[in-house]
Amino acid sequence: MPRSPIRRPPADLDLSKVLRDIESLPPTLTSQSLFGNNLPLEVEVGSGKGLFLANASEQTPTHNFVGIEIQFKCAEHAAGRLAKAKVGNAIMISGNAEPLFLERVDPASLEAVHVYFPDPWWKKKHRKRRVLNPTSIVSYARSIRSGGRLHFWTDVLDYFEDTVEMIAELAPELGVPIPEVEIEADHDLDYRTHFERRSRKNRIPVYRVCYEKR
Ligand SMILES: C[S@@+](CC[C@H](N)C(=O)[O-])C[C@H]1O[C@@H](n2cnc3c(N)ncnc32)[C@H](O)[C@@H]1O
Repeated sequence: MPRSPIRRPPADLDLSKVLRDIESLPPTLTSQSLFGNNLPLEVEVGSGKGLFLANASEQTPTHNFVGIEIQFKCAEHAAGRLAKAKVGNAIMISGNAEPLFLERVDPASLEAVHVYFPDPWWKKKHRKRRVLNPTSIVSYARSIRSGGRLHFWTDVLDYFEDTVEMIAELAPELGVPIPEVEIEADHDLDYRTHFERRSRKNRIPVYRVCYEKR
């Protein structure tokens, strides 16, 4: 299915507080180092156009949110959404999530990790490029505090099944997969992410799961 083009935010919109590049990051990513407070920290990997981050940061002002997005154009677009919403508890990082988790996220420091509709990489030889792969699963599980959550949604059944199997094998501390239910949309942007909206509008099934770390 074709992807809609990514629009650049207006040139006069100030993104300086909501868009960070890797070079400008502190050595360890925490609420204190990024937001100057100690609120629980939730991280989304692969934020795309940033709908989840904008909605979640507005709905849960008692938590901080960080989106990590490897494509600069998407990170900039998502940051534009945050700047327009004037939320103070969410930022976008433009960069690759995998080394950031390995090098800059302390064990048991996160309230939640969110992965929504990661690129499928259909061919077997390309599977290692998936955002949820054996290395990242271990490092995301390690980063979540006891009682914290990993959310994973996709419309690719094969990705869903492979990942659930890998988590059971590599990160048993995440416990059993808890299904998440579909919620009826109240308006045109009342979806978890843009890709969830796209799948549901095209009547493509979505597979949703949450884990709570023991
Ligand atoms: C299919 S899109 C889904 C976007 C969004 N989560 C949604 O559901 O609308 C997957 C996104 O993950 C991003 N991505 C892929 N690998 C990444 C990585 N290693 N670190 C951060 N972002 C990544 C891609 O650039 C893309 O924007």
